[in-house]
Amino acid sequence: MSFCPHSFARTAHPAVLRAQQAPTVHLHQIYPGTTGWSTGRLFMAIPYPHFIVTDNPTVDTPITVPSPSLPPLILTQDELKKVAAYKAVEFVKSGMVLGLGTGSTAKHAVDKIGQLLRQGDLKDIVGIPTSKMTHEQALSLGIPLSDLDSHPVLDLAIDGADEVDPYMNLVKGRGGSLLREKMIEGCCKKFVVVVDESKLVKHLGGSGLAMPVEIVPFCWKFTAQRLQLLFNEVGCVAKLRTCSENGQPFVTDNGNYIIDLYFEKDLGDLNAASDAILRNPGVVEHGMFLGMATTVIIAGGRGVTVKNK
Ligand SMILES: O=C[C@H](O)[C@H](O)[C@H](O)COP(=O)(O)O
Repeated sequence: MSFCPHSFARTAHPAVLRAQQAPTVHLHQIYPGTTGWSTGRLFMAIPYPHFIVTDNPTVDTPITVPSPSLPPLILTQDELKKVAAYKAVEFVKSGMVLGLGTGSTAKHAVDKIGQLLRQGDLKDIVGIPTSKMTHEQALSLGIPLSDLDSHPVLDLAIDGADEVDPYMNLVKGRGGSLLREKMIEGCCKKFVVVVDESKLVKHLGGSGLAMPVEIVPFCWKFTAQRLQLLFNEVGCVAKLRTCSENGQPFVTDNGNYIIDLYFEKDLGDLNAASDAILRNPGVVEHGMFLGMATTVIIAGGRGVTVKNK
């Protein structure tokens, strides 16, 4: 992935902005609670203390009765990302082939895996990085690396997401890594997604931020117009992603461009939208990850929620 500060803004959720302005309470403080986001699927709320202090964590964490009288714990967005990422690392076992995600949330998981390897708490891990950036990070941490050619089936991948809908569908790729992520995470027995609660949306595109589509550079305007026209009825705007410092097109790890789609209305049938996008010959892949996540871990002000498919 070429590194440049993107001109597309990753605006923080208002709740997060409020949290960032408030005095920070750190993770070691004891505070039980739950999040309120559930669709009736299997989910469990985990208080922070269990998660932070445990030395030998298991995935089967007991459900704790919430304390509604207590106000929510105030954590920064990055602390919430770390909480979710560390919880996901509890799924990692020695001997696994792991998909290593990309972005500010996945980075915490990769750091933690590196730390556990160094300490000898994990052994014989093989990492498959989803971007050049994660490749560099994992190398610097001494995580043994491989690729899909040598390991076409992975045990587990851990990655962040830009949006998560109530059915565990995702938007990914605001960091530009959607193609390698989709290739690698599509080959995993388990795909654990780690987010802070600002990523939860009622429907994909609902954050008002970009839904990325990776395209070939050849006649990119033509492809962008085709994509915008395709979703005319839901008020779609298609924009070429550029680097903020020089206005040049953002170039992915694969030498492609990104068209960011913004929607005014609900996209409706996501599988139909996916098929329609992929029917354009200039399109390489899009950032909707439909039905791929097997677990979503959400860190919020009141605790961690683990949703399983
Ligand atoms: O291309 C980037 C990836 O899809 C990221 O996993 C996604 O953008 C979430 O990133 P972050 O954890 O930094 O919000």
